[in-house]
Amino acid sequence: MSIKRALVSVSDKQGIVDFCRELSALGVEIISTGGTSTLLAKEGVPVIGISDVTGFPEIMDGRVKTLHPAVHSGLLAVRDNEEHTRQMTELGLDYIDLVVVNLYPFAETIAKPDVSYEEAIENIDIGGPTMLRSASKNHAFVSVVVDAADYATVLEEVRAGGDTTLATRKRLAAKVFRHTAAYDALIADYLANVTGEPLPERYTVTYEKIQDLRYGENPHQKAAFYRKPLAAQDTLTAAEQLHGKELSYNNINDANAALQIVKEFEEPAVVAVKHMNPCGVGVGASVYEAYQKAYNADPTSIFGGIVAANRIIDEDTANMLKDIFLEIVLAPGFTEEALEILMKKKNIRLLKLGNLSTAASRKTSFVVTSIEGGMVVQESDVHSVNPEELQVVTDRKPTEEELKQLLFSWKVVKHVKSNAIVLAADNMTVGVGAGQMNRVGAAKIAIEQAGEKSKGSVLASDAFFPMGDTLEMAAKAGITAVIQPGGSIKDEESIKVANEYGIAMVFTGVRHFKH
Ligand SMILES: NC(=O)c1ncn([C@@H]2O[C@H](COP(=O)(O)O)[C@@H](O)[C@H]2O)c1NC=O
Repeated sequence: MSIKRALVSVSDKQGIVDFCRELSALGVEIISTGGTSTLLAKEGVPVIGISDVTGFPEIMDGRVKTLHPAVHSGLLAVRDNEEHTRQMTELGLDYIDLVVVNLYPFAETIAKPDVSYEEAIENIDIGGPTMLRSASKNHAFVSVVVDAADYATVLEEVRAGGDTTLATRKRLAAKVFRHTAAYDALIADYLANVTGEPLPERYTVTYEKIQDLRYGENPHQKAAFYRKPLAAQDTLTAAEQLHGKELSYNNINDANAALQIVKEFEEPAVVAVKHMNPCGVGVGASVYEAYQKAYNADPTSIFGGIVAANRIIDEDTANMLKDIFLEIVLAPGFTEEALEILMKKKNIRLLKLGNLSTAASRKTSFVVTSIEGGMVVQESDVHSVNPEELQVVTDRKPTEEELKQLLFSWKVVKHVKSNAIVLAADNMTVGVGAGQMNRVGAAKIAIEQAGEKSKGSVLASDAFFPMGDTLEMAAKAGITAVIQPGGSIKDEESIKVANEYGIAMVFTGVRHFKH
């Protein structure tokens, strides 16, 4: 078999002229639709208009042009089926051996900030996917190209043997069904948002590959990094890598965790993360001061960590960063001097990530966690506490400074794995107890880590205290103020202990479990 006739109908016309010119030179007849055929004709590529094949005009602003039996019989006929062949001859129809189609740019259209509903709907391609499906189903005989990246392979094979190989046709057909499924998933998602059904009876999601990863969490696990088609520009998926080795699976998770925390802050902030938990968070008048605090929070754990900043990294900060081994520095940018300093370090990865939105401006999105055999979906935890809604439950109110530290520690504890306790003083974390099976255990770790610094610090707990023992321990460590959701049947027990020791305690009414 050889490719004799191709149907070409593309929205993205990049590379199409050269591809068709080559096909034509190889003796392939080209049929095409409106804009595509105008372009080909203008560039001197011999082309037959689709209307000449269908005997029907392109109508309704292009809504109906290739949706015709003359097209779909040519694509779907089983070449070695006598009955199909007889019907083709009887009806005077011709085979189409190659389909080159890419679709109306639905994703690009809905990404436009001022897009109207009508414009979005008009950009749902019907004729294109229909041809892609017909051709892909009949891949035993028909070649189908949906991605310009495959033009070269097709040309090479046609040049060599008059047709693509069956293996190539199968691969191209499979690619088409991924493409049309992703296209439909995006439409389904758009319409689910329009109709207010964010958690519909079928959850159809689509992701596109950013890169293969060397391995997953461990070297024996295969892995890759994917992004949502319209992911926000301040997510890790949009990060530009300026320097260093390729990101690893664990790097991506850790950098994402660091990014979520640093986005909590309006003021200059730096976050150091290890194994998806913050080991040091600092806020200061400058990125330099913030980094000093994040570093001093836990100079041991930061080694080999991931650092995220919400301000451009300057020379002074770079000079400090260079002194220890860090896997990643992630920031909205780096000064030239800072880059020069850090790029001397072979093993550090530098990631740049535009302007970061802050928690206050962040919208809810949905996050998926897979379980064996399924997944759970929930709204992202974008809740920020309003200081005016804090409920003071103790005899003593927090001082202004205590309140500042309480709000700081609350922003951090939200991102620490449960059970989580964070101790803070002077705009930095001094102790982090993460991922413990009981709350008092988490507090013990945080207090132990803080050592002397726990005296005069404040404590944040991601969920309520089931009894008074954690507060008892906090009081003995010299902690002066506590922030927690409240809501335990034994709240009174904790309040009593707090009052006994003169601790100021506030309730947020909201908890921040994180698993
Ligand atoms: N309606 C049809 O019969 C139809 N046939 C092909 N298309 C699409 O029209 C586009 C190309 O249009 P043109 O060649 O006019 O620039 C392609 O994205 C193709 O997928 C169609 N348009 C949408 O459904």
